[in-house]
Amino acid sequence: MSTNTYPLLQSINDPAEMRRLPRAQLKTLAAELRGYVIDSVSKTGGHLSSNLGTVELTVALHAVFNTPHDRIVWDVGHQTYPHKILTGRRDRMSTLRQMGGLSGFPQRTESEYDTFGTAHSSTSISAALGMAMAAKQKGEDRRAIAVIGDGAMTAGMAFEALNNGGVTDANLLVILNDNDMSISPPVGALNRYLAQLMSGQFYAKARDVGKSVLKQVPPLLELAKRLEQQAKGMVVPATMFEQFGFNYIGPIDGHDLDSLIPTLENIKGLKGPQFLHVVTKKGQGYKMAEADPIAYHGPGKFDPAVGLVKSATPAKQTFTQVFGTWLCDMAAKDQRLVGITPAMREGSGMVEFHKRFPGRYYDVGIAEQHAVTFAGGMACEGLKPVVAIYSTFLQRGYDQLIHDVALQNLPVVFALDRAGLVGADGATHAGAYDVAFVRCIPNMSMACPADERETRQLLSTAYAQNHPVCVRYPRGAGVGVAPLESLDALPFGKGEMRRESTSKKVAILAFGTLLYPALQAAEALDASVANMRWAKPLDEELLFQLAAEHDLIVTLEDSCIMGGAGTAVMEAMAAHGVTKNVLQLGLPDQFIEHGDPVKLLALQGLDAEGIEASIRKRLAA
Ligand SMILES: Cc1ncc(C[n+]2csc(CCOP(=O)(O)OP(=O)(O)O)c2C)c(N)n1
Ligand SMILES: CC(=O)[C@@H](O)[C@H](O)COP(=O)(O)O
Ligand SMILES: [Mg+2]
Repeated sequence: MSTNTYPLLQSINDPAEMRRLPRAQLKTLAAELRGYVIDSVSKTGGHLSSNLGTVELTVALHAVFNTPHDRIVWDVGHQTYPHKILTGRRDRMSTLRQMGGLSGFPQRTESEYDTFGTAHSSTSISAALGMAMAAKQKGEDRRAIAVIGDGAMTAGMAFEALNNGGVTDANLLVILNDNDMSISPPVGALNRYLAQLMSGQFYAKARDVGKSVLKQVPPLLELAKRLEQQAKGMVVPATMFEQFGFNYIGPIDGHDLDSLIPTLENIKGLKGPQFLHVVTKKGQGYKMAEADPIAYHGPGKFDPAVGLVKSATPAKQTFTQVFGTWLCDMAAKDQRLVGITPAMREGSGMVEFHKRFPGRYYDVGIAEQHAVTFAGGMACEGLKPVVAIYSTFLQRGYDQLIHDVALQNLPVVFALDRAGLVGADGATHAGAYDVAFVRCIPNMSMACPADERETRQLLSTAYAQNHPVCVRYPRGAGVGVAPLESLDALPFGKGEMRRESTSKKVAILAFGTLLYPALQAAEALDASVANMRWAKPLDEELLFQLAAEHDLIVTLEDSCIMGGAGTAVMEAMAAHGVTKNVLQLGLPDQFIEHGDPVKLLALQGLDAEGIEASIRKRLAA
């Protein structure tokens, strides 16, 4: 990008250089930084609205604190592009979220300024508290700063950390970046409470009892007064955060460097747990993102002058859309259906369901554990909950899945979106482990549809069961097999033959969408192909028939090999004393970084060519 457009920004290669700038220049720097973020994201795609909201906060934090000695821990990390740009990664922004390029999230291996790896939300306070306490233990003088959004703040983990941190002497600063948005509008009592704090009602109440004049004073004076009042033990109605043991400061304007910098400088000198409430706007400084922060939460590439435009050619239906349509159709048929999302309405395809069935739609906030148990409670009362959840985020609710749903054999459907490799979000978001972690739980079943039509059919099959069932499907579109209108179920736990070989050498057992590359490979190999559909229960009849007829059994899945569907096949064969040459294909025992998902799969040998090559290699061995 031209040096003319960003002359000041181009001169900053690390925060120390920025700290040497006259303070008056920081506003210019922030303006250039915002422009650079828009330019970069428009060329690569990525998280935009949240990053536009953290420009000034990022400048202020790196200006005031001695980073990387002082630790900034970003929550989720989807708002760290300004931080990346200021910490030596400006020129690599063009590689963002692409294979071999910068991650869209903080990564410890990427920079010493990325103090903690994230992408799943609500971990920042715990991690920063750990760092602050470690500094105490080691006798080091450093600050730890957690920057957490109002959405991420709703998760139990954030409160566990506040609960713990508030009774320590940790030099911990929690910054609540309150933009009154999660990905979609925020939900819940905390949101209402924060709105109350921002509306000044809290302060008005304080004035009413004649104890405070806080609302009228500017932030610094306000801070001084509050500290004085606290020191004198005067009775000021405490915010919830004060009751947790934090010194609450704010709310202040998170886009006003004249407020942010002096406030942070003041706080820097304070000991013990501090809580700064900063108010920002999602999409700040780019009108289209301000107007529609949801659309610009994670856009693809766009022309900044025009904004996002709908493609002229109709896009292929995604698995998410198939789910969304099924959910509405099934809800229309069955009054008992309720839909639950932990803060992922758009990503999980529930916008239409929310519109059409508002009384049966539950966004519980970023609270996956609660979402699972909440569904369990509803199922106890005869409702039919469908929890729409990304595979990776169900990891958060694992004990709840076992203890609150499976153990009680409650009929909850888990629609696991983003199964397999997700692409640009990388390893943190990969739905690689679901087959392994679900199939080992008694009472649980796991369906792996191969295409769009089967996704709808297997959702209906799952819904018809009287026990918990997961249906996993990937991000994006499939091969284009249009779903049928029917809501009929398929036979539970049964697969189907898709190709019969004449040579009977190789049988490929495909679990999920890799069925299609398997069919391609099978043409070249003359292999039989079974679409297994279910990782649990396994269609053992089909398995044993194929094992009896073929020399080599190949299992294929886009989930981890260890403990996955292929392992289920091995276990079933071992249990029945069937010995056979088995080749397990799937995701290896390693984290797979961001990149184009098609290329990533190919790199793992999970495209048609790779599958064929692996099988030929085994046959030759
Ligand atoms: C455990 C977990 N659940 C869900 C998500 C998906 N997610 C990413 S950002 C986000 C919204 C976060 O809102 P907030 O913390 O207020 O940040 P903002 O986007 O407003 O900047 C959600 C739900 C996630 N990353 N981690
Ligand atoms: C940061 C985060 O967790 C989400 O914003 C996520 O990146 C969304 O992913 P999808 O684009 O697959 O919905
Ligand atoms: Mg927010």
